Amino acid sequence: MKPKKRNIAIQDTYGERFQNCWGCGPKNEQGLHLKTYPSEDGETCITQFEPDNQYTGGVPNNLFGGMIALVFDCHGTASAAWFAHKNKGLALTEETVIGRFITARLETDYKKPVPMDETITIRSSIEELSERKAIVRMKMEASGVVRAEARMVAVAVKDDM
Ligand SMILES: CCCCCCCCCCCCCCCC(=O)SCCNC(=O)CCNC(=O)[C@H](O)C(C)(C)COP(=O)(O)OP(=O)(O)OC[C@H]1O[C@@H](n2cnc3c(N)ncnc32)[C@H](O)[C@@H]1OP(=O)(O)O
Repeated sequence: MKPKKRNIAIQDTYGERFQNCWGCGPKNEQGLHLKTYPSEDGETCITQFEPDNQYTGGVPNNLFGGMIALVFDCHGTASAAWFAHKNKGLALTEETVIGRFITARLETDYKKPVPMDETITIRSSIEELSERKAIVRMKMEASGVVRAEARMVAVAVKDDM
């Protein structure tokens, strides 16, 4: 996977012990290093990547469904962390240490095959936010066509977990 880089990524602001995720942890040398970036108004988050050929689902040029869910998993939890951070009136800076969210539930609708020879874009928005729980909606697009959608229930990790 080749993640597209922008400014400050949410994953780069996770506390030290939360940076080892295989999908998006900056400290996991073998990992995919997916990155989630808030939009300028902070209302949505975006991640973009180009899949490597090894992640095919078997049909030539189609991305494996598990990888699609994986991208939603990493982008959704990072988005939840951002929306909770923003809801406290806080900004994102190089010094930010952002609270970590974990996936409690992930529903994925596979609508059309996801191609592997172009940039894939996933945008997220917040449906519901309370003190510990965030419900995040996501859409995965390629060539301007929605390929998959997801709804995630993410829960804030407590200090004693
Ligand atoms: C790795 C694991 C070890 C954790 C140690 C910490 C280390 C952190 C490492 C971070 C790494 C992150 C990695 C990135 C993303 C992954 O890949 S995460 C890996 C996959 N996810 C997991 O392994 C999570 C396993 N599940 C759990 O640990 C617990 O069930 C959870 C999710 C923490 C929730 O348990 P809890 O803290 O007791 O929460 P609880 O008070 O029951 O519920 C809070 C709210 O969430 C709702 N909720 C809870 N579960 C569900 C559900 N399944 N469906 C719908 N709603 C739900 C509740 O209804 C409640 O809602 P409200 O009443 O507030 O409206």
